[in-house]
Amino acid sequence: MQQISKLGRRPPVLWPLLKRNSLRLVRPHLLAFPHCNSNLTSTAKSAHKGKPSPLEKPDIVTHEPMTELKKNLADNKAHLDAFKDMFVPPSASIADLPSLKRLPSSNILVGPNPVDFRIKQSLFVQASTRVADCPKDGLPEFAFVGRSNVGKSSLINALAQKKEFAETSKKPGKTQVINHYLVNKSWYLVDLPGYGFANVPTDVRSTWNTFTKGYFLRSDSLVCVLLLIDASIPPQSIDLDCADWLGQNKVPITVVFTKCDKTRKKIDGKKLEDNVREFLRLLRKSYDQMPPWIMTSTVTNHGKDSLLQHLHTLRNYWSE
Ligand SMILES: Nc1nc2c(ncn2[C@@H]2O[C@H](COP(=O)(O)OP(=O)(O)OP(=O)(O)O)[C@@H](O)[C@H]2O)c(=O)[nH]1
Ligand SMILES: [Mg+2]
Repeated sequence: MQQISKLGRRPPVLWPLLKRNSLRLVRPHLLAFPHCNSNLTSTAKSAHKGKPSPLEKPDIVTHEPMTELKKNLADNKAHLDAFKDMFVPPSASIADLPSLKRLPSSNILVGPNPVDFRIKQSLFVQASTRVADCPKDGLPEFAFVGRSNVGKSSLINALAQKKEFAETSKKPGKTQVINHYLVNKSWYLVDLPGYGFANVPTDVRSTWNTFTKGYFLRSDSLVCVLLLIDASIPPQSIDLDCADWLGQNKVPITVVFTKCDKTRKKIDGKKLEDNVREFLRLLRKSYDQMPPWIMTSTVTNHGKDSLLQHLHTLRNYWSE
C-alpha cells in the first residue's frame, strides 16, 4: 500500500526510513492505518480536540500525552484517524501510541521517556568539494538542504550552540561545499550549498544538481534530509520540486520551517501560519504519507530542542 505513487509521477512514501545496510521497508504496523488525503489542519484539530492546533498558535507548547486518545483507542478504531498525518516514531508499536507525546508546532510524536538528545560537543571536520571526499566512517548523517538564505547554516549554529560554527550571510550562496560537523563524536550535521538564488549562472546551477544530488544518492550514512522552508514567504515551487525529487528518489525528509519568529510579516496578505498550512497542503498532494515537519526559529530558539529530540529518535532507529 505504501509504495503506490499517485498518478504515476508523485513520490511514494519518503518514510519508512532507510535502515543502515539495508533498504528494508519498516513500520509494518502503520499498514493498519487508513490511507487518506485529508489535510493536516483537520487532523491536527482532531488530535487536539477543543485546543488550538499548533499551527494556529505556533508558540503554544502541546507537549503532553494524548489522554483522550488513550481513553478511546481500545474501543474506537476510527480514533486512529487522529494519527493519520502525524509522524509516529518508526520503532513504536500500536500499543505505544497512547503514550506518545506531540512535539510543539510539529506533527512529530515522540516516546514518553526522557532522552538525552543535547549536543555536548561539536567539531567542524571537513569541507568537501566532491562527494567522493566526504567522510566514510559510516556515522549517521543529517543533511540540511533548502534555498539559499533559508537559514541552513544558522540552524546548524543554533543546534550546536556555536555562533560562528557554520558561516552565515545575508547574501545568498555563502555555503558552496559540503561541510561535515561531527556531533558528540557519533553523528554528523551536514551543511549543503543552497539552491535557487537569483541570477545564478547555469553552470553553477548544474553543479548544484550533480554535486548535491549526487551526495543524496551516494551517501550510505544519510539518515534523513532536513528540507528547510522559509515560513515567512508563500510556498515556492522550487521547494516543492525539491521535496518531490527527494521523494521520487526515496530519500527520507523532515520538513523544517525556518524564520518562524517573523509572525508580523505579511506577504500578499498571508501570514506565516497561512504559508505553513499552504505548504503542507501542497506537500500532502505529493506524498502518500505526510513526512515529519516542525516549525523553528534561530532567533527565539523555538523548535530547537524538539528538532534535536526528533533527530535522536531517527538516529537510534537507524542504528538499531
Ligand atoms: N528572522 C530570522 N532570520 C534568520 C533565521 N535563520 C536565519 N536567518 C537569517 O537568514 C540569513 C541567511 O542565513 P544562513 O544561515 O546564512 O542561510 P543559508 O541557508 O545557510 O544560506 P546559503 O549558505 O547561502 O545557502 C541570515 O541573515 C540569517 O541571520 C531565523 O530563524 N529567523
Ligand atoms: Mg549556508
